[in-house]
Parts: sequence; structure tokens; C-alpha cells
Amino acid sequence: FCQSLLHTVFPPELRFASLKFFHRLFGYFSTYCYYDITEIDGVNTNELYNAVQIYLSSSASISGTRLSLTRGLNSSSITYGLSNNDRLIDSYKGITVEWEHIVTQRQGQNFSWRPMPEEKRGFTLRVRKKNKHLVLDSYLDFVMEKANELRRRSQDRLLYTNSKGGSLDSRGHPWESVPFKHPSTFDTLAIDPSKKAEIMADLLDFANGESFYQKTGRAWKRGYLLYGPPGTGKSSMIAAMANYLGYDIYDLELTEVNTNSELRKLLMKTSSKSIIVIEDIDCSINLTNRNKNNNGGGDSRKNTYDLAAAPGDDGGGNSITLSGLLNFTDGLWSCCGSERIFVFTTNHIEKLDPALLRCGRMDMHIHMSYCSFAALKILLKNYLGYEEIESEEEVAAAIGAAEMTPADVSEILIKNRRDKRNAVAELTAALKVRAERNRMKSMERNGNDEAEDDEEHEKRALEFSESDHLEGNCEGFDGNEGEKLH
Ligand SMILES: Nc1ncnc2c1ncn2[C@@H]1O[C@H](COP(=O)(O)OP(=O)(O)OP(=O)(O)O)[C@@H](O)[C@H]1O
Repeated sequence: FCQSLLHTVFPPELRFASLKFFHRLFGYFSTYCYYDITEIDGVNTNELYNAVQIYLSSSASISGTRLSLTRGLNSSSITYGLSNNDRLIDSYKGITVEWEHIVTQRQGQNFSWRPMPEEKRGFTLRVRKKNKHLVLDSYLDFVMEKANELRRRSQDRLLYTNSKGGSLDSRGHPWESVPFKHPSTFDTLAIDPSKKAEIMADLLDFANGESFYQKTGRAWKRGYLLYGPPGTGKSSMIAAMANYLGYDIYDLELTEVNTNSELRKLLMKTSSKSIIVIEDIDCSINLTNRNKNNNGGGDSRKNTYDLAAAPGDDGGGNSITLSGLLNFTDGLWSCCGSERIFVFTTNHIEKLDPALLRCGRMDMHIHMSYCSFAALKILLKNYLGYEEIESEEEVAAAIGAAEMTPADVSEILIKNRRDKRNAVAELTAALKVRAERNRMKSMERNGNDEAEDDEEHEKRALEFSESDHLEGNCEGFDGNEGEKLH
């Protein structure tokens, strides 16, 4: 009876309004203010949420009595975190703040263009009103900086790959991650030292270039195209870049992405300080339709127009197109997120669409070449500990013509790593054999070319003499051409 009386006297609307009123009143008289930092902000992952999570998980700042401990698959360390709905106190420049981790079940899924995680997570920061300015002006920046530093210091970088068929994990993420532990560094990478120094300086300039990019109004991103035969170290170079800068890697498998909009959503879910890799770009996107369409037009300017003017074009609705990809690396979407490096690799640069090679598309084209003498010396030092070898002259003479990849050389050195002398002997012999084989092949090729040329010349001479015979003159032929024909 009382309940129904209460319901009649205080209908839900009135209860809600009075609750709101008391909340406001409480807020007005309270000495605290509250900031909510939710995991997902609209459609994007909130980077501040991730930063707070890392910051609070650093053992130095943990002082709570109840912690959640996690250890990822293959991870080397335990991560501490606040348990659900638990709090901890942190201090900064003499002020005290309180963090609370709030996890609630998401109320039945509203209509959304993408499935949301089942749990709604967020942090609530409670600070005294008088300290509000310090918190907003510098504490949150401090948290972000500290989190970045912690991430960089930790060896646990992540390697992400897009889930098969665009499926989402339990937290609504389209990327699956594993700890990234590739040991390749610029010290172990066998490439020309001057090229290596140039790339390292470029990467460093990029990583420290926030103010430059802001000043010049450019999106803070950089593109590298790595090209060269298989086994010349393209993947090793990417790993070395990630280890050098402390970035995560997103290995984008384009064959698993069906449309441009799916690609856009995937790329929007990448974090800053990351390298987005598309390996074997020539095999990943089928450009034949595009080429066919454009070639049909016969106007090279039309290609450029099509690429630039078709940002939302899904290539017929259910396929991914080069324009969709370039729009992310180059167009308006490129500034969605910052401090990102795009790396495309290919074994066949000649197969790539000219639009991808055009000036300004990729900032740096890096040719990963066959093993040079300078690169070989790095491998000898890394694998055998040799600064110099006896047969240096022989090796130097053969290496250019041998066209051996660093992978081929590494294989010989690994095989004989217990017998260093034998390793060098076998390598020298292999280089000589390869150089000789290549020399023979090129002679054969030249011979064939010459024979083909002779055949062609003979054919043309015959045609010429026939026409001469028929028409009875040789106008239009100057002496030189006649000489060539002869
Ligand atoms: N430049 C290099 N410096 C050091 N090691 C190298 C280099 N190139 C190749 N290697 C060795 O060869 C192996 C294969 O190299 P990697 O996978 O990086 O070549 P790739 O060019 O990416 O080949 P693919 O085009 O087939 O993917 C590596 O594990 C590495 O040990």
C-alpha cells in the first residue's frame, strides 16, 4: 500500500528530477569535482584511458590494497591494474587525487554501426575544486608523458594483426595482438652504413618532429616504401624501425579487408606511435579493374583525378581500392591520429601503380639491394665476430656480380658458425660460383639479344630490299639507317 502510495505521490519523473536536483545541489556545495575518462570516446579508443591504465599500472604509483594482476600470453611481465570499481590515491606536486576504475555492464545494445564491448569501462578522477587548474593544465599531460615513457621503456611492444574477416574481439577491437619480440635492430641490419645512418636520422627527425609538423600544417605521419628482392631484409628493417623508435606494429592483411570503409575503421583503431605495415602491396590490392577503367580513358591525368577525387569510392561497393588506401595515407583521413609511420613493401616495384610511386606519396623509397661488401662485413661481424677476413679481396671482387641476398649469406654463416674458417671459405666459394654463373647467364643473354637483333635486322633488311625491289627507290632512308641495317 505504502509502495503504491509512494509511486502515486512520487512518480518516476518526479523522482528523477529531484535526484538530479540533489545531485546539482551536492555538486554545488561539494569541494570536489569529477572527471570521467571512458574507454571509448564515440567511435574511437580514448588514448587518455589507455595512458591512465599504463600510468596506474606502473608499480611505483600503485599503492592500492586490491589490484588486478594480468599477464598476457607470452608476455614477460605482470601488469598491475585497479580492480573493477576500486580506487587509489595518487599525489602530484603536493596535491592528492583519487582514481576510481568503473566497470559496468552495457545496457542492451542500442543500434550502433559497430558492436560495442559488453562492459563499459572508464576511470573517474576526483580532485579538489581548488586544484582543478593544476590537474587540467599539467597533471593529465604528466600522466600521458609518463605512460608514453613507460611504454617505450618496456620491451613489450605489440604486434597487431587484423582479425580474420573483420571480426571483433570481446572488447570490440578489430585487431588481435601478440607481444612483439623481433630481435632485429639497426646494429644487426646488414645494409650500407650511409643508407642506414640516413634512415635512422630520418626516423629520429620524424619522432621528434611534433612541433615541425604542427608549424608546417602537415599530418604527423611518414611513409616508407621498401622494395627489393626477397631475402634482402625488408621485414628485418621494419622490425629494426619498431625497436629503434619503440613503436607497435600493425601488420595490415589487406586480403582480409573487404571494403574501403572496413579499412577506414581498422585504421581508425590504430594507436599513435605505431608502424602500419602492408607487406607485398603488389599482391594485396587487385589493381586490374582500376587500370582497365583508367586505361580505357587513355588520359594519364584522369588517373590522378580518379585517385584524388574518389575518397569514399568503395570500388563498386564491396572491394578495397588503391584510392581508399591512399586516402588514409595521404588524404583527409591521414590526420586521424598522429605519429604514425606507413611502410609498404614489395618485391616488384615495377608492378606498382604509378600513383603509389608519385612524388609525395611515400616520403622515402628504400631499395633493399643484394648484399654489398659493406653489408657483408656487418654480417661477418655479427655472425662470426670477424672485423676482417683473409680473403677480403677475393670476396670484394666477387660480391657485386654474385647477387647474393643477405638471407643467402646468413644461411651459409649460420650453417658453419661452429667452424668460422670453414664459414668464410664456403662463403667465398659460393660467391665465386654465383658470380661466375651470373656472368655466364649474362653472356648467354647478351648472345641471345645479339642473335635476336641480327634476326630483326635481317628481317628488316629483307623487307627493305623487297620494298625497294617493288617500288624501285630507297627514299626516306638516310645513310646511317642503311648502315645500321647492313
Ligand atoms: N639486410 C639484412 N640484414 C640482416 N639480416 C638479413 C638481412 N636481410 C635478410 N636477413 C636475414 O634473412 C632473413 C629473411 O629476411 P627478411 O624476411 O627480412 O627478408 P625480406 O626482404 O622481408 O623477404 P620477403 O620479401 O621474402 O619477405 C631474416 O631472418 C634475416 O635473418
